Amino acid sequence: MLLKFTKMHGLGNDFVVVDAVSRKVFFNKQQIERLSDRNWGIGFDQLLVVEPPMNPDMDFRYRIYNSDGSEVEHCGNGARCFAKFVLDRELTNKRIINVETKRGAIQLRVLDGGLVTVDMGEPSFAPEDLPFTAEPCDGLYSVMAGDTEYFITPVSVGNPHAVIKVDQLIDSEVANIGALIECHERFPRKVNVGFMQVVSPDEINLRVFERGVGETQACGTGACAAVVAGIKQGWLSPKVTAHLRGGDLHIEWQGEGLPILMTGPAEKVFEGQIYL
Ligand SMILES: N[C@@H](CCC[C@H](N)C(=O)O)C(=O)O
Repeated sequence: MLLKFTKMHGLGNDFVVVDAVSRKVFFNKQQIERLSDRNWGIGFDQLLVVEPPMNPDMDFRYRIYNSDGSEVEHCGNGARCFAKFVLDRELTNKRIINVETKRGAIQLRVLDGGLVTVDMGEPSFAPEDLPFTAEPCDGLYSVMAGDTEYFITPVSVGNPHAVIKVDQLIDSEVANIGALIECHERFPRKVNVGFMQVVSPDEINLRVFERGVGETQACGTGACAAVVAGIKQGWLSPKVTAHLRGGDLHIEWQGEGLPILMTGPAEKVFEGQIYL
């Protein structure tokens, strides 16, 4: 079958986006792994599949797959690219778009100038929501990675994150400790690992080792998780600019019971077709 796709990115976190509204399309794990390969396929961090909604009150459903073929609950950069995709393809003309995801309903707002604000929903710090094997506590949780003890804040923003505050961002630490914690036995569904350097109460530098992918240029849910972890621990204020390798995201969280708002860009790179 000949598959039409659009290659997009949000701050260098890259996606293949497929219209499964106009025509049904299904992918198996092997197909996703092959398409995601940067030598043997198209290459992407996540595959986004745009489908009709199951609930008639919603505008679309969209499914998200990591490059290793695993289906995930939520993707911040992907949500912004999804909004640009459905507008560019004229699948909708709405600028406030309600979408079903595995995480639940989310709302996307396309701003003048093309930036997109995503209502990412409420975060949870409860270990069982990631899941993370630990007794609840108010402070930081200790996790051993190799011989070294790390102190993490567990955060679910629909998908699971472990946020580590560091003094410096070191390539080898992001790669090696990221990989160890991603697959740590205390995270039975694995975890995204964020390394956050606090620059000031309203600015962080962040690198994220993503579950099912490895380090990416940017991670939208990772930025949300890092900022809410920093606010909970008293290091950050409610509006923060997160500097990621691929650029900046603006994150706002006014506290318990309220949703996180994430604002950033979405870009189309090219369109193509490939045999599945
Ligand atoms: N890049 C994404 C997150 C994608 C899912 C993640 N790798 C997971 O497995 O939970 C983002 O921008 O949020």
